Amino acid sequence: METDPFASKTQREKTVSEWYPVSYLNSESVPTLSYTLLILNQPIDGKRFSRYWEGSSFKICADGGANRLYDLCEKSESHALKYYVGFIGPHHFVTGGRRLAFAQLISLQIPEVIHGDLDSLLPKVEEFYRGSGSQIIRDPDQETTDFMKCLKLISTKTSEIIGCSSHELDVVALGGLGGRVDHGLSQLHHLYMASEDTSLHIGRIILLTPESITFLLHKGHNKIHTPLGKGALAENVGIIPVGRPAVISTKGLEWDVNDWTTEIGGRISTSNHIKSDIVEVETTERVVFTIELAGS
Ligand SMILES: Nc1ncnc2c1ncn2[C@@H]1O[C@H](COP(=O)(O)OP(=O)(O)OP(=O)(O)O)[C@@H](O)[C@H]1O
Ligand SMILES: Cc1ncc(C[n+]2csc(CCO)c2C)c(N)n1
Repeated sequence: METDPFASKTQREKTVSEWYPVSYLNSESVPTLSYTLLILNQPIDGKRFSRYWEGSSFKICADGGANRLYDLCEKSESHALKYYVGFIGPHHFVTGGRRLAFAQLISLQIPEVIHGDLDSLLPKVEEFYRGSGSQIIRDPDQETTDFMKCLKLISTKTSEIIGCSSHELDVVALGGLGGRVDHGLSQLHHLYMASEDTSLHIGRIILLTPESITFLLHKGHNKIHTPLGKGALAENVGIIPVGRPAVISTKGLEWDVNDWTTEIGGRISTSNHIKSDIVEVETTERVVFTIELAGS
């Protein structure tokens, strides 16, 4: 008789972490999770961007991420920016011949904050967003990345963003794990750091590129809701023990494993396939979980 790897765990280990990746990707998805959108200095997926923007409660650009947002808005045909003819006073503009208050320009996609060492933020972009009401906060420290600086800032603003301090907002990092390898590995490092840092008041961190959605599974039992039929996710997944070796058991994948030691330099599961609307992963250590996005 086959043993059920999920059946014989202690009560503590049985606490289930539920994950709803589609809820960050698809506005019709339930539950709808509110999050902070952190825009990194990486190409923006224009196709899905408005969903990410509208789904978020707070928007922050990491330094040159603001240049990417500005470029996207400038390029967007439907964007009100093309009617923008001038800044005529604090938080007021003339667009399409009308004088509008800032609040009326919400569709201009103005981030609440731009933060970092600001060595990448272009002067014209800084001027535009400053005039549009964004808070621009420079921290010249050269020991931490702008990604980490932004996580810390989000943490300090949690109660301001959601109106209470007992709750934590997830962070969706747009461009996370795209581009330069040192930046990508640094982001994974910060995922591990942040998940153990009790002084950091943020929820889960989700790294998003046009190709993949990636997050750090908790120790214990994880249920990842993976409805391929919703059209947001594709079948490929990877489970990567970046921090340290782990022993994992899975359900719902084409190549399920049972009490399987996984380790960088040993065995890891990549190019595995989702075969169920819920994938379960039992793990002795935190592991990176990454899912391919549909249409990537
Ligand atoms: N080429 C890249 N590849 C991947 N991620 C990037 C790249 N450039 C920037 N990022 C991400 O966007 C954030 C903001 O980028 P920024 O414009 O400040 O570039 P940077 O000066 O290289 O970053 P940092 O100051 O953090 O070293 C970075 O902290 C990083 O997470
Ligand atoms: C051992 C060591 N390696 C690299 C850096 C440089 N550094 C780390 S994070 C960062 C980005 C700042 O925005 C820079 C330049 C350092 N300080 N110490």
